[in-house]
Amino acid sequence: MDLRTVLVVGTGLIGTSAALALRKRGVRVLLADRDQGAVRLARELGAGEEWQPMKGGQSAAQAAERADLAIIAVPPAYVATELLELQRLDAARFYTDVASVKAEPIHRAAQLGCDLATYVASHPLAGREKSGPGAARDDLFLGRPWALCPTEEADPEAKAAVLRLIELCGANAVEVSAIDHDRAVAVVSHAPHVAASAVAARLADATDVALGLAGQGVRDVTRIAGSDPGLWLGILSGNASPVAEVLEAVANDLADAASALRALAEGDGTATNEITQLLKRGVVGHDRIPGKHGGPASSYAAVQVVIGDRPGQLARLFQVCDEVGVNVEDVRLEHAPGLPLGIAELSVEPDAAGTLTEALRERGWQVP
Ligand SMILES: NC(=O)c1ccc[n+]([C@@H]2O[C@H](COP(=O)([O-])OP(=O)(O)OC[C@H]3O[C@@H](n4cnc5c(N)ncnc54)[C@H](O)[C@@H]3O)[C@@H](O)[C@H]2O)c1
Ligand SMILES: O=C(O)C(=O)C[C@]1(C(=O)O)C=C[C@@H](O)C=C1
Repeated sequence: MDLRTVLVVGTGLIGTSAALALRKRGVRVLLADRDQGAVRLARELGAGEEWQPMKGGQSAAQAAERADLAIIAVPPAYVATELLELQRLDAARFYTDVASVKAEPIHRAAQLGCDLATYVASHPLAGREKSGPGAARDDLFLGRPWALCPTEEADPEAKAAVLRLIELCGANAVEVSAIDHDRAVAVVSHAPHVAASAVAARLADATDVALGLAGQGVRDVTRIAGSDPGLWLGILSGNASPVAEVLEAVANDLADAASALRALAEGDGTATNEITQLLKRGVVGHDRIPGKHGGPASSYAAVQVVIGDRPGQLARLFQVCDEVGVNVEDVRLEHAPGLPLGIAELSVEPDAAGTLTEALRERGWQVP
């Protein structure tokens, strides 16, 4: 199915990222948001042109403006009302949304009397802790899972349109029922988010000494806690029971770990067993997370390089990787507080780590 024109309603992080990805593939993109500033910024970023809703008595040429697909990229609670309004305007042939919860918006759409034949709900499992068009990236969805949840009423052509959208954004389609989707994301996204917030909340009144000692561990565990609380309240409320169930299990594990540590502090050496078991279960769970492109979990080797805190250092580092033909799978930076240097950690295939380390040392880089 060909997508020539796509309408994006909600030009925030996800809507604008999808729009940028589609523009890159030559698709015409129309942009709408209740916040005109968000539309303007998305347009200036090259995400498309402003949508002019059709009025009654339109000409044939204007009717041709009807988009092939509309992507509703607004907070979950507004998806169904937006769908109803867009369908009333006959704004597109087919519709999807990208909300992080699926059962409730679909249920609400049915209640409101939306046409479920032209609507296939979806959800890209990619995002950031920042909101708004300014945080958008055209490569946000590359290699990421993108769930689609067609109902029984859905027209196969509507599903084909959403599959094409997912393909154009470089993501991997995963078809799943809305109920299964919501249970799954409670485990892999929503409960982890609350857990990250709980850990980050401990830092609110941590001492300056503690914060000065913050390393990469706490940054990794709390990154998503920086997200918009309003958006996340909507996501969690839309998937409340499945998330509560996972959180209760996490809370039990945490309570058991705390009791075991209390017992250990009081001299009960056997308590180490309980802690070891939890840590080992954690390793098993972590190892089950699939790799970058949805394939089996893979562990990369980490090459750490000392870099000066000045412009152009990373570019020079990547140039060496390029020269020796080593693909960098991931990169993360750690700044040493108060020092004019930091550590860049490059994740590479294990058999490339030696080559890269040698090449870097030969060129004068400090590889500890
Ligand atoms: N943030 C993530 O990591 C992420 C990832 C995947 C999916 N999602 C889902 O994508 C959707 C958008 O999230 P986001 O992160 O892009 O948020 P965002 O805050 O960056 O953007 C949301 C945009 O929707 C607009 N909006 C709100 N109500 C509207 C309405 N009724 N009509 C038109 N525009 C409206 C806002 O003005 C804003 O520009 C949400 O449903 C969210 O659950 C988010
Ligand atoms: O990586 C992030 O910052 C995210 O918030 C992404 C994330 C996730 O949990 O993986 C968060 C919510 C979305 O619905 C989809 C993706």
